Amino acid sequence: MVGPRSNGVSNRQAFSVIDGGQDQAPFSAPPSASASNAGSECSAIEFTKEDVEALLNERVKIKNRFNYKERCDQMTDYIKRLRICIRWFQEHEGGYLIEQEHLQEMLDSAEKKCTQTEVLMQNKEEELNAIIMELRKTYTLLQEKCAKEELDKLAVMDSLSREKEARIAAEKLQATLSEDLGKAQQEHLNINQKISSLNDMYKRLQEYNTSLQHYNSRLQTELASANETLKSAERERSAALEDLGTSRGENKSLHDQLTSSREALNEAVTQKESLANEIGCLRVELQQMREDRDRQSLLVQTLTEEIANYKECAGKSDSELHSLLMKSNEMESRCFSQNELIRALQDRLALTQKTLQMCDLSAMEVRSEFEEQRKVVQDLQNRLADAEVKLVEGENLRKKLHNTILELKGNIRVFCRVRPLLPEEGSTAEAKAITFPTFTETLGRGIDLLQNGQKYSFVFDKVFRPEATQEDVFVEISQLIQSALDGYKVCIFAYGQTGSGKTFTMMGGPGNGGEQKGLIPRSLEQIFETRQYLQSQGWKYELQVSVLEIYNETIRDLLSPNKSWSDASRAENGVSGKQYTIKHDANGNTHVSDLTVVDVCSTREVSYLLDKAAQSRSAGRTLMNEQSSRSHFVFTLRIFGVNESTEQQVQGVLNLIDLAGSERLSKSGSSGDRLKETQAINKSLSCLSDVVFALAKKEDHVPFRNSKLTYLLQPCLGGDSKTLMFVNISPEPSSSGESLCSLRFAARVNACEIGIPRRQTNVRSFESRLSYG
Ligand SMILES: Nc1ncnc2c1ncn2[C@@H]1O[C@H](COP(=O)(O)OP(=O)(O)OP(=O)(O)O)[C@@H](O)[C@H]1O
Repeated sequence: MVGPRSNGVSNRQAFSVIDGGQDQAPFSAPPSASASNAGSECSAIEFTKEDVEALLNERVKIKNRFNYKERCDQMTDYIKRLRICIRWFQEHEGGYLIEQEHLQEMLDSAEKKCTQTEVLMQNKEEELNAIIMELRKTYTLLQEKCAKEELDKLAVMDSLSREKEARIAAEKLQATLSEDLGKAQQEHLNINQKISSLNDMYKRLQEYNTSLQHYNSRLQTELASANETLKSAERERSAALEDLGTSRGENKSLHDQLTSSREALNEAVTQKESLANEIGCLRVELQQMREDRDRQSLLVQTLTEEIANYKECAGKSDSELHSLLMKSNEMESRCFSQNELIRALQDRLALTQKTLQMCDLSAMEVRSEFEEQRKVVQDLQNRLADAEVKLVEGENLRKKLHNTILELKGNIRVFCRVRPLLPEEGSTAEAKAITFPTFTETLGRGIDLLQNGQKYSFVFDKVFRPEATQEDVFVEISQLIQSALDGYKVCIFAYGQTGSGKTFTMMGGPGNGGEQKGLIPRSLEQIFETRQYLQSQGWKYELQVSVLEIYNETIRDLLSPNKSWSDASRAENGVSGKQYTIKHDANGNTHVSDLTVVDVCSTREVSYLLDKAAQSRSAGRTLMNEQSSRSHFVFTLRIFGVNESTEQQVQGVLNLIDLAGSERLSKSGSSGDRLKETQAINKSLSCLSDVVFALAKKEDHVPFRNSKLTYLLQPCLGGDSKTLMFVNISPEPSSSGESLCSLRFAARVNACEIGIPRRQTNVRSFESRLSYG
C-alpha cells in the first residue's frame, strides 16, 4: 500500500511551482488523508492506491454534480489534484508505474473530458453567464421589485400600522361609541320616554288649549252675552227707573187719593156717628113718644071706659057729663096731636134710617175703595221694592261686567281726541293731515295721519272726531268715574302737544261752564249725583280733594291757604318754601307730604276749589298757545264709602291729570323762563316715555323714579288702577310731526300691560289724608 507522506520543504515547493503558486487545497476529501486541511501541502502528502481510487471515484461523484459551476470548479480542482497525484507518482515512479499509466490515461481522458467539459463549461458558463445575467437582471428586477415590494411592504406596514393605530383608535372610538351608543340608547329611551311624556303633555296641552279655546270662546260669548245683559240691564234699569218714576207718581196720586178717601171716610164716619147719635136721640124721643102715646092711649082707654060708665050712669048730672066730654075731647085732641107727632117722628126716623143706610152704603163703598186703594198701594210698594232690588242687582251686575271687561282688557286704555281747527288757524280747505277710516272694524277707533306724503294708521279704544262734544266724551268715561265710587283707583290723564286741547278736555272751554264743561267738573257732578242716589241704598260717602302741580320738577300745593310762591319764585326754578315728598305704601296708595286736603260736600265747594287751583296754576303765553299750561296739573278726589245696611266699606281714588304740553323749542319760541319750563316739561315727558317703553318691553327695571311725574303716576302706570289716557291731537297740518310722535307714544301706552284693577273694600284707614293712587 502506498500513501502520501511528508516529503520535506522541497516537495512542497515543487508543488507550488506546479500549482502556479496558488494557495489552494489539492484534494477535496481524500479518504485517508487529513483532507480538510491538506491543501497544497504536497510535501506532507503521501499517496496510496486507495487514495488514487478514491480520487478516481471522486470524479464520478463530480460528474454527478448537478450544478455546472460547482462541477466545473470541482473538476478543475480535481484535475489539479490529479496532476499533483501524477507528479507525485512521477517522482515516485519506481513502484507505481502501472498506476501512473493508468493515471496518465485517466488524466488524458480526464483532460479531454475536462476540455470538453471546459468547452461545455464555457458554453454552459456563457449560458450560465447569460442565465446569470438574465438572473441578475431578473435579480435586479426582483431586487427592484423586492425593494419596491419592500417599499410597498413598508408602506403597507406603515399603512397597516397606521390602520392598526386607526383600528385601535377606531376600536377605542368604537368602545367609546359603544359606550356613547349605550348612553345614547339610554338617552334615546329617556328621550323617547320624554317624547312620549311630552306627547302626552302636548296632547294634554292641546286638550288644555282646546279647553282654553273653548273657555275663551265661552268667555267671549259670555262677554258678549254679558255685554248684552249689561245693555239689557241698563235698559231694564232705565225702564225700572222710568217705572219707578211713574210708580212714584202713581203712588203719590194714590196716596193723595187715599188721604182724600180717608178724609171722606172720616167725614162719613163722623157723619154716621152724628147720624147714629141723632138716631139714638130720635129713638129715645120715639120711645118717649111711644111711651107717651101708650100712656095717652091708656088714658084714652080709661077715659073711654069712664065715658061708657058715665053713659051708663045717664041721668047723672049733665054738667059732669059735659066736663067729662070736654076732658075726653081734650084728651082726644092731645092724643091726635101726639099721634101726629109720633107719625112725624116716625117719618123722620125712617128718613134718618134711610140716610144712615145710605151712609152705611157709602161708608162700605169707601171702605172697599179704600181696601182696593190699599191693595194697589201695597202692590205698587211691592213693585217698587222689586224694582229697587232689581236696580241694585242691575247696578252690581253692571259694576261686575264693567270690571270684567276692563280686567279682560288688562291694559291702559287710550282715547284719542282731535280738536277742531281754531278760527285763527286758517280754513279747512287746506290739505287735511288727519282722516278717520270708515272700515267697520275700526269705525270710531281708527285715525290716519298724513306726514310728508306717508300715511300712518293707528287704532285706539276710542277716537273722538273734532265735532265730538264734551258730553260725548264724558259719556265714554262716566263708567270709569263710577268705578271710583265702587272703590277703585282711577286715573285719567291728558297727553299731547301744546295747544292740542288737553286743558279743554279736562277742565273745559272758556269759563268752564255749560256745554263747554270739561271732564273734571262733569265727573264731580256725576259723583255727587250718584252719591245722592246711592244714599237710598244705604251708602254714605266722604270726599276729600287735593290739587297739586309739578312745575319745573317741583311739587306745588294749589290749595295751600298761604301760597308761598310768587311769579318771581316761580321764575327761580320754582323754589318755594315747602318741600313735598312722594311716598307709596304697600297698598299702592301714594302720599304727598304736607299737601292740603279739603273735605267736600257739594259740587259748589269743589268748583270753588277747582277755580282756586286753576288760578294758582302756572300758565303762560307761547307762540303755540295763548294760555299754555306750564305744569302738570293733578286733581285728586279720595272717596270713602260705607254702607250702613250691608256694612260694606269702599275706598276709591280719582286722579284727573292735565299734563303740560310737549313742544318743540323752535316752534314754541320759548326763551328765558319759558325755555327753562319747556326743557323741564320735555324732560319729564321724556321720562314718562321711558317708563312706558320699559313697561311695554316688560323690562325688570322701570325708571319710575327718574321724574316727579312718573314717580307720582307709578301706581297708575304699573299698579292696579284703572287708567285711561287721552291723547289730544291738533288737526293742523303743520303739527303733523308732533301729532305723529304723540300717536306713536299713545300706541305704545296702549300696548302696556299693567296690573289688574283692584277694588279697595273694607278698609277704614282714613287717617292718611294724602293719598293719590
Ligand atoms: N274740542 C275743542 N273744541 C273747541 N276748541 C278747542 C277744543 N280743544 C281745544 N280747543 C281750543 O284750543 C285752544 C288750545 O287748547 P288747550 O289750552 O286746551 O290746549 P292744551 O293742550 O291744554 O295746551 P297747553 O299744553 O299749552 O296747555 C284753546 O283755545 C281751546 O279753547
